[in-house]
Amino acid sequence: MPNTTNIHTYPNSTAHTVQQGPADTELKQLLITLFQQLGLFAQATNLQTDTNTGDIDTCELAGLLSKHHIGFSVVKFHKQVISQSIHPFIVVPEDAAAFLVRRRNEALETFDKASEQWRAIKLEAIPSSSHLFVIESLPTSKQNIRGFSAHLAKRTKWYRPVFWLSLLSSVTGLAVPLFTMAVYDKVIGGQAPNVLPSIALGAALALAILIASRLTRANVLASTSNRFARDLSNLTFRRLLSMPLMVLSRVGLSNHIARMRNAEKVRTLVSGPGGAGLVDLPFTLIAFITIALLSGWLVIVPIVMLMLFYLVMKAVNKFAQSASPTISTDYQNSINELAKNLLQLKTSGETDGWNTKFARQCKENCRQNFLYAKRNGLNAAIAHAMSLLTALVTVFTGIFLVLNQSISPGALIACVMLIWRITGPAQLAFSSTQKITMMKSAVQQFDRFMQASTENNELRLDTPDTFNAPAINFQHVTLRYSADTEPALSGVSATIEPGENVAIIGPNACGKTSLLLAAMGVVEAQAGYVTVNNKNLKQYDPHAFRQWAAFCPAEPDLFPGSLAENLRIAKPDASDEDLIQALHSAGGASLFSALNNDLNIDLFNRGHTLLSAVEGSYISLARALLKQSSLVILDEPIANRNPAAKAALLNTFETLKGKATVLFTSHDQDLIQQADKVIILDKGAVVYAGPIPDQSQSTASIDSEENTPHG
Ligand SMILES: Nc1ncnc2c1ncn2[C@@H]1O[C@H](COP(=O)(O)OP(=O)(O)OP(=O)(O)O)[C@@H](O)[C@H]1O
Repeated sequence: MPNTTNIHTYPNSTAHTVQQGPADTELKQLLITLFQQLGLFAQATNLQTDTNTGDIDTCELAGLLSKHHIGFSVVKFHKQVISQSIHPFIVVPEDAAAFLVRRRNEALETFDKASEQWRAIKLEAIPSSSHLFVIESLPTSKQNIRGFSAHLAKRTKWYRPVFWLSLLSSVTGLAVPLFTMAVYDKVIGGQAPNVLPSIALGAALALAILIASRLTRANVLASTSNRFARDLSNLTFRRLLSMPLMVLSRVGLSNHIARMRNAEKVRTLVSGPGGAGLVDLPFTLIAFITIALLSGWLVIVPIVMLMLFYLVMKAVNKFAQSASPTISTDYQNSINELAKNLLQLKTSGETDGWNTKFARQCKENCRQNFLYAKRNGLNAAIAHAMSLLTALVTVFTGIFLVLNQSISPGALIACVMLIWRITGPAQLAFSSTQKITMMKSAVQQFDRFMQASTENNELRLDTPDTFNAPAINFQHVTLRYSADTEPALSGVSATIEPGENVAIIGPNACGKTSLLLAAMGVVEAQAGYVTVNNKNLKQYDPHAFRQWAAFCPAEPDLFPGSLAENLRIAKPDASDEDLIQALHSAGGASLFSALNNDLNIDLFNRGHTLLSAVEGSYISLARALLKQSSLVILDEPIANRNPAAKAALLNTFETLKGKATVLFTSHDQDLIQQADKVIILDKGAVVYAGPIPDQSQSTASIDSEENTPHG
């Protein structure tokens, strides 16, 4: 039974639910053919030679298209979609193998695998229950600078029902005014009470339709805005993950969270009363036409009043917006700091400063919010007053027409009631101007963000040889985290042979971690380069490279979830035995027994990890070792270990000798001594690279590390 999986497509593509069929080799071959047909020969060869990508299913197909920066949509079979397709597309039937189709003017062709030729196919041969992977843009296509609107355009299929439902509710909304007019003019004025039941029945029917159409429209709007917001969040999240680490850390986490929230703000605009008001605004034309039909030139009064309404509200909105709260980012940062530095705060005993700072921000936050709410209240009051004024002016003008017998009293009453159908949406729409302004800036931010460079590009497609231990070469690597700081690495050159075990040592802040990060390709050198197996690191597909290389950071990084889930991040298909073995290899045997030998134990309670930093580091290291990679990069793997754990780790290092290229930083003499080679750094430069000189020299370097102040 195939399971149903949500595919979130990227870039510039819609999310759709598609049956996730079993993985198959044919789908991979189909994708290779598609790449060839699209002229993406490098991508096709890359996929063909990529031994990491075996059989793929439809979800992985979507992932691979995204990875290669191919814009696409997954849609249900639709004749119009097929007739408009520019590029070949993949058809995924519910219960048959997928196939490739292309359009040649009015005719369709499918790619025959046996003859490797295109042959004609009828539209009817494509099962109507199929899903289509429609290619929308190629990686070399000009970057879309209006990503937001392009994405919104994909939701057009929802506009039609919203239009018809709004039209229906606007037309049926005329029922009550017209009913009142009929009662006045026909029943009271015409002395014909017998028509009352049929008028009432008609009005009741119209009201029922009005309510049903409004409810349905609210659901459609809420669902569309939710889907749209979800797509934008997914796009933002993927984009964030594909951005270079240095850009990410420079911008700061709270900014990224704000960005994600921003992208989701679209939901608030479309759904809710403000959104409904905006949608209803064009349909007020129906009310205007009805007023014109009932009362002739009286319609000019609401038109003029509405223009006045607009001008007044514009001025009032400007006044209200000038009080928009701005402190919230600082306030949010304070809360983040509280979460991050809780222990420091508790133990310092000096909480007064923090209390004062937080109280000040809180007060300022409240003041700004009060001012904002006050001005918003003024905004609402004036909008209400303008609505009343419009109705009053219409009544007074209409009275003259009634006295002149130009219109009936019933018609005047109906016109006044219709005025509310105009001023209501206008009031809602005007009060949404703040949201519209907020949205405008969210759209601009989103578009700018989607243009920011990522680590992926069509030149980074090579996959590493994962079976053999690699050679690594640092060529004059210079790395600066920001323009106004000293370089963390300056002109570092070093060669590491395949299978070598290399210790990187030196005083604090001399650049050891930076060198490891450069070898992982997560920080990019401003000058010089790193090669792995004589190939520039920048040529490798970053995702494939990091999937292969095993990295363990100095600070443990645990994620909410069980022990097994934390370990399987590195290798999702690892068996329980593999996990236990990795824990033992990392020296975490005693930790595992302290956790009742239970892989499913939850490491977090109410959002806080239950483990100490050292315990966490066993798990981090086990995660890296679980990969059984031929490239192992470890940042201080042995810090603060107990003797048994240290012995286990030393043993693991011994077993890796020759099988994997190992790069590690350490302060531990025993670990350094077992290395084949050391690289000694000082102030970001290599002072020695070669076999371990002698005991006294390496001890001296570690001593100097202890004596050097950090930073
Ligand atoms: N993300 C960053 N942003 C800015 N500067 C950084 C960043 N990471 C490191 N640095 C700076 O780069 C220099 C080298 O740091 P690095 O962490 O590579 O040294 P290290 O030898 O590993 O230090 P330690 O032994 O303390 O772990 C330091 O001056 C440090 O302050």
